[in-house]
Formats: sequence, structure tokens, C-alpha cells
Amino acid sequence: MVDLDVSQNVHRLIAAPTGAGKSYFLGWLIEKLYAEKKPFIILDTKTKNHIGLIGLKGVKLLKIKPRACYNWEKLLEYPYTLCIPTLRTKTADLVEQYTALIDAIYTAGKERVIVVEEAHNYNRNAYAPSPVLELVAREGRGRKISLWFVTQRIQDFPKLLWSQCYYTYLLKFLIPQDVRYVEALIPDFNAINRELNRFDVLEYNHLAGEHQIILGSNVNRNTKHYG
Ligand SMILES: Nc1ncnc2c1ncn2[C@@H]1O[C@H](COP(=O)(O)OP(=O)(O)OP(=O)(O)O)[C@@H](O)[C@H]1O
Repeated sequence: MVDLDVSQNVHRLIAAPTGAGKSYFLGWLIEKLYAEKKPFIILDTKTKNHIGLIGLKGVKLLKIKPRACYNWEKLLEYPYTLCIPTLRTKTADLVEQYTALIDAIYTAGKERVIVVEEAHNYNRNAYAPSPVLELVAREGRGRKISLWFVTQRIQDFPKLLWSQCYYTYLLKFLIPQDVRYVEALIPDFNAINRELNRFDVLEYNHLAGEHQIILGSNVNRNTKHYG
């Protein structure tokens, strides 16, 4: 049994190197949210990463076109949404659309978990977070809006946003510089990381300073994963 509570209205960070199993794990968390009828919107940067989740009844798929005009308020009438880019959308154009969407969710004050894939891309640099992400990270929880950041570039993700996260989920890191970087926020990460097997996930609770390890063999998806 895994004791993992997705229903808490808190910000979270999921970080791991490419191919480590982030999106598989995240999809498993989303299945849990769905089972608890907690509304979510996934802002994906790839077309196939989370597409298996549309197998869940009622999940709305929206293909985002660069510079197109959308009625975001209307989109928020759907409780479960997966946004993906159209094939030729450049990252900067996608981030512009998604930033406007996050702003609209915050303004509407509608309960939502917002999954921000490749969250390092939203910020000018690691010391200058996106103003919209910073605002929602600071004030969103009061409006039942929580951010779930996902990144494969931990050193490029602003610590200011990370410090607003209640939980961090990490899969095995292989680059020593990344391990040292993480250890500044998670004591003993070097030792914990050495114990992690492929697909195991460390859940770290920043407030309590406690952690648990979720074994990869306990992370079993119901929907198909194409990532
Ligand atoms: N717990 C698990 N059990 C079995 N297979 C897994 C598990 N987690 C991930 N995998 C498999 O490992 C591969 C990589 O996983 P995934 O696509 O989630 O990586 P990722 O970190 O999201 O990669 P990227 O950053 O490149 O998108 C996939 O084929 C996935 O099915």
C-alpha cells in the first residue's frame, strides 16, 4: 500500500532526468485525482506524453495553436482537461498561451490542479520566475488552485517557486552536480538517491522534513502510457 494523498491543496514539484519515469508517475497521480473527482488541467509540452489519460471518461483534449484566441473561461467548464501543442508549435508560443491560461484560471478562482510540464521553460532564468507562476504559487492555494510543476532541469527551476512546494517527488538522479544541488533543499539526498532503484520515487515533505519512498513496483497505471 502506498500512502500518498493527492487531495491536499498544496503545490508540488516532480523532478527527474529525462526517461527516468516522471510522466508515468505523474499519470498515476492524475488517475488518483480523477478517482477523487478533483478537477485538473494538464499543460503538456509534448503531443503523446499524457495522451493515454483521455481514456478516462470526461477528459477533454485541447490542441493549442500558437497565437490563436481562446475562451479560457469556457474551457474551465470542463473539470478534467489535457492541453497539448499542435505539431509545429514552438515552446515560446506554447508558454505564452499556457501563461495566459494559468492567469485566467487564477482570475476565475476555480478549483484546479494545474500541471505545468517543463516548468523551467516559463521563467527568464533560475532566479527570475514567471510573474504569473510566482503569483499563483504565492496566492493560488487560497483559491483552491495548486500547481504541480514538472521539470527535468532541476538547476534551471527557480528555487523561489520550489520553496512554495509542500511536496517534492524525485526519481533517481545520475548527475553528481544535480544531486549536490538538490541536497541544499533536501538533507541527505545523496544517501537517499543512492538507495533509489529505477522508477522508485522519493516523496519529500518540506514542512515536516520527512520522506517516504514509493517503490516503482507500486506505481501501476490503469491508463496506457505512451511517453
Ligand atoms: N513504475 C514504472 N514501472 C514500469 N515502467 C515504468 C515505470 N515508470 C516509467 N516506466 C517506463 O519507463 C519509460 C520512461 O518513463 P517516462 O516516459 O515516464 O519518463 P520521463 O521521465 O517522463 O521521460 P521524458 O522526460 O523524456 O518525457 C517508459 O517506457 C515508461 O513506461
